[in-house]
Formats: sequence, C-alpha cells, structure tokens
Amino acid sequence: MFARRDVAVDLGTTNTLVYVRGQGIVLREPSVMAIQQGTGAICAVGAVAKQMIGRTPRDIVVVRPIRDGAIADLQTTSKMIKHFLEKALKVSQLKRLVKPRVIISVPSGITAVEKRAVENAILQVGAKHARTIKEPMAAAIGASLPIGDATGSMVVDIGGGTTETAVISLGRIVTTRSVRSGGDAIDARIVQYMKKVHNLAIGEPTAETLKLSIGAIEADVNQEYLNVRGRDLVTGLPKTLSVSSSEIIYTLHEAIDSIVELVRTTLERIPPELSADIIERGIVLSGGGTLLRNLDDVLSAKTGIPVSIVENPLDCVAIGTGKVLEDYDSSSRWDHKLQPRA
Ligand SMILES: Nc1ncnc2c1ncn2[C@@H]1O[C@H](COP(=O)(O)OP(=O)(O)OP(=O)(O)O)[C@@H](O)[C@H]1O
Repeated sequence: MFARRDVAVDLGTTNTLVYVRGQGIVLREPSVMAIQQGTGAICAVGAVAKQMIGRTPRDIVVVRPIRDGAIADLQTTSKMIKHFLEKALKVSQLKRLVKPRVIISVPSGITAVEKRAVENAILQVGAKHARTIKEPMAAAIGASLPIGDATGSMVVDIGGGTTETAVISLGRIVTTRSVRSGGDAIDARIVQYMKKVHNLAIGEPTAETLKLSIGAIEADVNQEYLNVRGRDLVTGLPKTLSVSSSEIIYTLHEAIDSIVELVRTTLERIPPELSADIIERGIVLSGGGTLLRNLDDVLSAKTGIPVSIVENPLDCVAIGTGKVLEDYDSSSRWDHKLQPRA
C-alpha cells in the first residue's frame, strides 16, 4: 500500500519541520536563507544558511523570512517552503506523481491576510490544498492532551518568535493569547547586555550559544562559565571574554515576567470551572524556548500551578499537525473541532 503524499508543515520563525503522512517528521531545518543580492539567487537554505549568519561577503544576505511569528517576506518564504517540501519529498522517497495536500501550523495571532498569504505560498509551490491549524491547538494534539473532553487543558508554546497560550475544552480554543516575542528576543537581550556591560559586540549565533550552554532562569548551585569571542567596541580588535551563568540569568528575568503575565491574562479570560481544571491538571509547555533551564519550576512557583514540559518540545507542533494530517479526511474543521488520535 502506498501512503498518500500529504504533508504537514510546522513553519516556525526559527525552525521548519516537515511531516509526511505515514512516515512522520522527515525534515528539521532552520528557517533561514542566504541570497545573492541583485540577482536574488539562492546561495543556501536551512542549516547551511544558518552557519553563514554574520560571515557573508557584502553581496550575500542571510535572511529569516519569518519574523516574530509573521511572514516578513512572502516571496522568500515561498522559495524556502518550496525548497523544504522538495527536500522532504526526496528524503521520504515519494515520487512527484500527485500534488500533496498540505496542513500548515500558524501562530494563533495571525491575521486573515497573513493566513491567506501562508496558504497562497503553499499553493504556489504546487500543493493541491492548503489548510492551516493554530499552533497551540497543534501543540495540544501533539502532547496528546484530552482536548475533546469537557475539561480545560492549557498549553504555552514558546517558540523563537512568538509565545502563545491557549485554553482548550470540548475540542475548541476557549481563549488564546500571544506575544510576538520568544527565544530570539532573549538572544537579542544577550547581545545588548554584552554591548552595554562588556563593550563587546557579539552576533546572534554567539548569543544563542550562551543561552543554550549556560542560560537559565534562576541560579543553580554551581555557577557556570563560557568563553565567548567578539569585537571589543573600544579597541576594535577581537577579544575573548569569560561570561558567567548569573550574567545570563540577569538578562533573562524580564523574559519570564512576560510569560507569567501572558499566563495570568489568559487565565483571567476563562470561566471559573475551567480555571479549576487548569489548577488541578496543570499547564503544559511546548516549543524550544521551554528548554531554558528552570523555566518550568519558576513558572510554576510564580503562578502556583503545576507545570510540565512535553516530551519533544521542538517537535510537538509538527507531531500534532501530523496527527491531524493522518486523519485528514475526517478532520475538515480542525481549527474548531478535533478529536486527537489515541
Ligand atoms: N536547550 C534550549 N534552551 C533554551 N532555548 C532553546 C533550547 N533549544 C532551543 N531553544 C530555542 O528555541 C527557539 C526555537 O524553538 P522552536 O523551534 O519551537 O521555535 P519556532 O517554532 O521556530 O518559532 P515560532 O513558534 O515562534 O514560530 C529558539 O529561540 C532556540 O534558541
């Protein structure tokens, strides 16, 4: 039996994942492209393009076509989607016989115009149908939460460009909130801190390395250090500096405050019975940003609600979108009524 060439896409600000029906996730790549200025020719896409950030000659620009959860550059986004879909179909060894049906996850705060732009981008690259699912709903399905039950489930998805919350009951999103800020904003804060306090210019990839290696929301017992290289803003020369985890923690306290505030405003907007369900069942975190050390404990302490992290935070939205894809024919209105597969 041959699997239909249907495809689910988690088009993230930082990472794009492609799930092929019957096969699972077949591609994970950074949402980055390197483009030749003037001609517009594509020099590199995905992981190779990400490695070029801050290292290109003048005639090549490295771009992230999706910024803060919104499509900043539709033309480049279409090219990137085309590249990833073709690569995914090659990896999954499916022949280009039938046009695929595509489900794509989008931020819940997306406007109708942006949603149409995403669907058009998918259709432009040769899809037969393009449909969208909201990211928090996909995350809830990916986490196997009982979204069809008459009980409240709460998801917080912290991605690269957006942080989104949703309370779901009876297969529908009861309320959702989002801010266009996530892991990338944390990297930008680290860049600013290094400039202000150490007079050291570092690039976003170095800031991300600091965050991934020694970043945390609250201090652990053991202080950690990492040597970083940058440009001394006083002498103009390259310089290596040892940075401590407490410095990174200092730069991040506002990030946790904004997540706590988002959770609070979400909970304020739901009926008391659902609040009671969430206090009992807890909040589920997904997205790469939730991997920041101690974030779950601090969020739990600040809200008084149990918090847990899904098994695969970086894959959860793609897994959920993929589950909907596997049920494609029976789930024509997944934004509203969805029964997750067991
Ligand atoms: N171990 C980690 N600790 C802290 N942050 C991490 C870790 N691993 C990944 N991240 C961060 O997670 C973010 C990417 O997460 P994810 O892939 O879920 O985002 P996305 O889906 O592309 O973004 P969005 O949902 O905003 O469109 C990046 O900012 C990355 O730096």
